[in-house]
Parts: sequence; structure tokens; C-alpha cells
Amino acid sequence: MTELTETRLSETLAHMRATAPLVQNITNFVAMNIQANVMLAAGASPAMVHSSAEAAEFAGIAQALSINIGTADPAWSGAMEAAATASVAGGKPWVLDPVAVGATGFRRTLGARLLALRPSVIRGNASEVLALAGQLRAGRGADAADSVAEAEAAATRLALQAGCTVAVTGPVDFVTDGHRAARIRNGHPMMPRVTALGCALTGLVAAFTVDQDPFRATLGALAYYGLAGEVAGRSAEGPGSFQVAFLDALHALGPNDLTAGARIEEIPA
Ligand SMILES: Nc1ncnc2c1ncn2[C@@H]1O[C@H](COP(=O)(O)OP(=O)(O)OP(=O)(O)O)[C@@H](O)[C@H]1O
Ligand SMILES: Cc1ncsc1CCO
Ligand SMILES: [Mg+2]
Repeated sequence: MTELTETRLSETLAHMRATAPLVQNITNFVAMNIQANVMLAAGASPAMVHSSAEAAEFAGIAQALSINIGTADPAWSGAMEAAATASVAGGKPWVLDPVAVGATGFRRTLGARLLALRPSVIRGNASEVLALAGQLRAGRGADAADSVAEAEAAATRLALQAGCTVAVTGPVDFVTDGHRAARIRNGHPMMPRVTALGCALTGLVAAFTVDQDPFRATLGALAYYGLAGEVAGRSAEGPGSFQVAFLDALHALGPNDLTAGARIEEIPA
């Protein structure tokens, strides 16, 4: 049994639930509420702490950190860098969500500065991963304008250059640490119709990385998330009821459901 079988990946959810990790999130104004609710429904303990007065200090307390540049400004960017630095100094994982990183000079500079602070995982859509890897892409604001397949090579290069795991999400997700790679075929087309579900996933990935191999933890988090989307999609009548059903599904699903429902395609090295 390889380390990427559905059964082994379901252990990453069991571990996250048993740990209920305290995760600091420096996220955007749009995502704050849904991200905290997603993380609570999944079994993690989120704290939204972004002030430069306390972000670095709190990173010393939290078990993991997620940083999202969706609505960053110069006051926040200093807190982001200080928190990431403290997290790395404490030997803890941190996860970067480079929202619309190709859109403006401010985002490109901030993205590069955060990348230099050695995230454990980068989670973005195809346009964001292409832009962060140096292939300039505007995306459409926070939404992807490129396919996941187009970003796979850039993701692999970025993972090797930055020494981290890179997750590209979309209709099919791609995850690599530069040496191992896999695709995840779970998910539902309603997911990009609800704002900030990608941002919320980034916080969840941070929770999964606590005391777990970042590559396997990311795969487990993405398969679980996509499966919850499938369950929600069965009863939802539109984006509004989907969001409610999605939180319920995150709460209801367990490791055995992941073993039964995860659709992972391991890509030979
Ligand atoms: N068309 C789709 N079909 C199935 N699942 C999808 C689809 N698009 C996105 N997803 C899933 O939605 C989740 C969020 O990924 P997405 O790529 O939409 O993030 P994002 O673009 O960063 O979102 P946001 O910026 O709004 O937070 C992932 O679990 C992904 O697998
Ligand atoms: C819509 C939006 N704008 C800035 S951040 C954000 C949330 C999705 O990334
Ligand atoms: Mg996003």
C-alpha cells in the first residue's frame, strides 16, 4: 500500500481532528467569516489575527499559520512577513494563498517577499501559481483565467525552487512537492460560485499540516474538501444553500467517508 492510497490519506483527516490545531489566519476581509466557519466545521480551531501589534507574537502560540494576500495593504504586509518569520523560527508550518498575485505591482512584490520566507505549502488557482512562478498572468481579479493543466509544469518548478508543496486547485486539483505529484478529482462546479471557498481551503490546509508531511496533508485536505463539495452539491439549489450544505458536509464527513470517496490519481515521478 503506497502512502497515497485513499485509506492512508484518510488518516490525515483523523490526525487533524484528533489534534484540533490552533491555526492563525491572516486572511482577507471577504474570507474571514467563511474561512473560520469552514475550519470549525472541519474540527480545527481558527484565530483571525492580523494586527502588526500582535501577529508575530501570536505566531509563537499558534500551531500553524495561513497568509492570504486577498485584501492586503502596506500595514498588513509587514504583519504578514513578521508572522511568517516567527512561524519559521518556531519550526511551524505556514501556508501561502497568493490571491490575484499577478494583478498589480504591490501584489507581485508582496508575493515574492512572502515566497522568500519559505512557506510549507502554496495553495492557489492556476493563474496565481503561474504568476508566482514568474509566468505573468493577470487572472481575472481573484478568479482563475488559466486551466490547472497549464499550471502543472510551473507548479513543479515552483515547488522545487521554493522547497515546498504547491497545490493548484480547480475542476481537478494538482499537488506536487517537486518529487511526488498527484491529481484529485473530487469537487463540485458550485464551489467557485461561492466566494472565498479557496481561501477557506488554505486555512484548512494549514490545519492539516500540523505534525504531518505537507504533501500528504495537502492531498488529504483537498480530497476531503472536494468530497464535502460533492455531498453539498446533491442537495443544494444554488450557491446560497450550497454554502450551508457544504459546512454541514465538512462536519458530517469522517475518515471512512474519505477512504470510500477520495479520487486520487498518483502521477509517477
Ligand atoms: N469547476 C470545479 N469543479 C469542481 N470543483 C471545483 C471547481 N472549481 C473549483 N473547485 C474546487 O473548489 C475549491 C476551491 O478552489 P478554487 O480553485 O475555486 O479556489 P480559488 O480560485 O482560490 O477561490 P477563491 O479565490 O474564491 O477563494 C477546491 O476544492 C477546488 O477543487
Ligand atoms: C472576491 C475577493 N476579492 C479580494 S479577496 C476575494 C476573495 C476570493 O479570493
Ligand atoms: Mg483564491
